Amino acid sequence: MHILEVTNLSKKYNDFAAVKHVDFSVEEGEIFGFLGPNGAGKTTTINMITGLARPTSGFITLAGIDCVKNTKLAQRVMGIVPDESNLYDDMNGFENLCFCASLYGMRKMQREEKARELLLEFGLEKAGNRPFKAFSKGMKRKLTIAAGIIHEPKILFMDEPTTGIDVESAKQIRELITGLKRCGTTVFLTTHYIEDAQRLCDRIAFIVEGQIVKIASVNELLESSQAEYIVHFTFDGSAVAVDDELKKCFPDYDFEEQDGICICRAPQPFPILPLVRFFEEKGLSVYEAKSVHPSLEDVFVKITGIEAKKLVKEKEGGRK
Ligand SMILES: Nc1ncnc2c1ncn2[C@@H]1O[C@H](COP(=O)(O)OP(=O)(O)OP(=O)(O)O)[C@@H](O)[C@H]1O
Repeated sequence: MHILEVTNLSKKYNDFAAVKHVDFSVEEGEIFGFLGPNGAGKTTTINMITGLARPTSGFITLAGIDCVKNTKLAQRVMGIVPDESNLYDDMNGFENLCFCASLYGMRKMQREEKARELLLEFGLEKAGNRPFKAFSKGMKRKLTIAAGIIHEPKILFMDEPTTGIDVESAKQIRELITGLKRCGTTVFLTTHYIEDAQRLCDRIAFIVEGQIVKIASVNELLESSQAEYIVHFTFDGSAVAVDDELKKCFPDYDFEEQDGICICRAPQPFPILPLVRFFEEKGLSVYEAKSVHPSLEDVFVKITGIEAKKLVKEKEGGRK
């Protein structure tokens, strides 16, 4: 059953179309990923669904509620974890959670009990008395997630939940997200980490320049990539291997150069020796020719035409 339906959604900032006629739906209980490079329109889309930005046109229905006409009502069934935390620096962890719960009309006893429960569940019980500003980035992100689910929403929207934090905190947050799914919460997350999308999501929408270019389950995406054969050629020393001559000699293959590695793709298994000979005749000494299993990253590159490393960007912060 669909919990969220987005139809023909667009957003313009003056003449600039940030989101263009986007259609998708999210199934109840799934983790749905929105994957795209910088400026693709991920945050703008999430902001329109959560009522933080008004669509220029289109429809959004969440749990049967029209999000544009009944924003306040829709906000009661959703939780929001923005990329920049919206919690208060001078309140401690416990106070921040209780304050968020009060915004949803939860009674004092109920909100205090839930706040204590979440601090424990998120491993923040010792930090509960410290002001938010004294939290590490990872702890801040965890408390922001706890605040987003304190009212037990049907669906949780998370904008870049693992960006800018250390590896261990990112791992804990991935575990928290899968835990939410186990408890029946639907999760909608934006990310530019292909590995996170692969590990966490049931389905993924790829968004590029405001348009969705593909929506499929992770399994479908990976299956489609199995019909491709990839070999990475590494050379002794730096070398420019991909040129017009190479493409002319091997017209049935696709070539790409990445960090000095020549990547060759073909729809069938192919012999490596003719390529090695070709490179050596050009004076390039092949150090290694490695057959590579296609990954979600390869699928992304193929569908979008965007180099996967373009997704990883200045927002990185602590994560390496
Ligand atoms: N308030 C605004 N006014 C004008 N342009 C905007 C505004 N907000 C976003 N944009 C533009 O809309 C486009 C989409 O931005 P958005 O923040 O939705 O992208 P994103 O996919 O979330 O990118 P990132 O991963 O960098 O957060 C960008 O070109 C951005 O510059």
